[in-house]
Amino acid sequence: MREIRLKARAKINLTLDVTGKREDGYHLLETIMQTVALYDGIYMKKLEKPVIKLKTNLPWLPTDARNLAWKAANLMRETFGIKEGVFIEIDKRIPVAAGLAGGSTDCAAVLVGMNRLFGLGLSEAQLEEVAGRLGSDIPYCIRRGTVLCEGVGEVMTNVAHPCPDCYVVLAKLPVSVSTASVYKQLRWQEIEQHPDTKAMLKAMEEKDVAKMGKLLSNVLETVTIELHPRIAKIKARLMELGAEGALMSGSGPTVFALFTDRAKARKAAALVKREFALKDCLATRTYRVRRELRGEHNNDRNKIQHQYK
Ligand SMILES: C[C@](O)(CO)[C@H](O)COP(=O)(O)OP(=O)(O)OC[C@H]1O[C@@H](n2ccc(N)nc2=O)[C@H](O)[C@@H]1O
Ligand SMILES: Nc1ncnc2c1ncn2[C@@H]1O[C@H](COP(=O)(O)OP(=O)(O)OP(=O)(O)O)[C@@H](O)[C@H]1O
Repeated sequence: MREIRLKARAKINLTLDVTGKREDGYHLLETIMQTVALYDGIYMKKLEKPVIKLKTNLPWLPTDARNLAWKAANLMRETFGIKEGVFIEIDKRIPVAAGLAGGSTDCAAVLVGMNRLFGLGLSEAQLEEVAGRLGSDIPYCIRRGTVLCEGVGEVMTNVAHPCPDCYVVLAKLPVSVSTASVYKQLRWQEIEQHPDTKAMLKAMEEKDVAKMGKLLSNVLETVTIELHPRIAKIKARLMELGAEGALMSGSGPTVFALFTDRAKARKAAALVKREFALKDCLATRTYRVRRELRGEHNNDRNKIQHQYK
């Protein structure tokens, strides 16, 4: 194989709880992550020269070692002794620094791409292990779908009854939020309202999007909404426009809203985009992965893999 095209998809957090803090300062999480259809296009081609060349459609995005996609290619070359080089082109469509794991998902796609281009034969579990060395959301971006993530995100359990298909409006305020500073400002021991993760899993099992909407909850909202109160206004407006629920994703500032009706979702996205003068506001949908048992025949859900496309 000389070249490959992949879709690096964005994620939202349907619930996000902080349950403690590690000695190194990282916060312990309990979060249900969900992939959405919105993606960055990734094109990769082998190069004879031993170099990593990166190109993107956003002129201000770094294309050197500061880019997570570059880091992914570099780590794979070093770890597996790959002599050839690689050209990577990213068609960036996921808003940057938005709480949608845009950089992490590009990174994950490049790990998958390197594995296939150079015929390394790594399993999904092995790729997740490599991914964990590059960032906390990256193992999830390899696995995708509806996943309960604990630890700092690396302890993953596939959800037995994944999120029912529905429409998702993503609305990003034109402000940048530093994930590190949000966690730093969070007084996690004083959190009063924790998400009900079990109830959310049950609502998904019942395919009840209305119930899911009511259970959306993210403890990081307390910090980011204080900094940017317009996040709360966008949430309220999306609810007025017929959303089943609305929440900030990750550390923000993107708000997502769940809809059961496609036309309503598209109309809400168009209105919110205009009313709040947003550059990034669009309607997408949840993305479902088809998992299949590969190798051992046992009931361990985490051994059930999917074909990353
Ligand atoms: C908010 C989430 O996106 C939820 O999915 C993730 O927890 C954040 O993942 P991320 O953007 O990949 O974050 P990283 O780049 O790993 O971390 C940025 C900084 O946030 C803080 N951080 C991050 C993750 C975590 N569980 N606890 C933390 O305290 C650390 O100071 C870290 O240096
Ligand atoms: N491939 C990439 N795409 C986007 N940003 C990247 C990439 N590589 C590195 N970055 C840097 O990472 C920073 C965070 O961008 P990213 O889009 O990953 O944030 P995010 O959506 O908030 O992620 P998360 O949800 O994991 O916190 C940006 O400021 C950007 O300079």
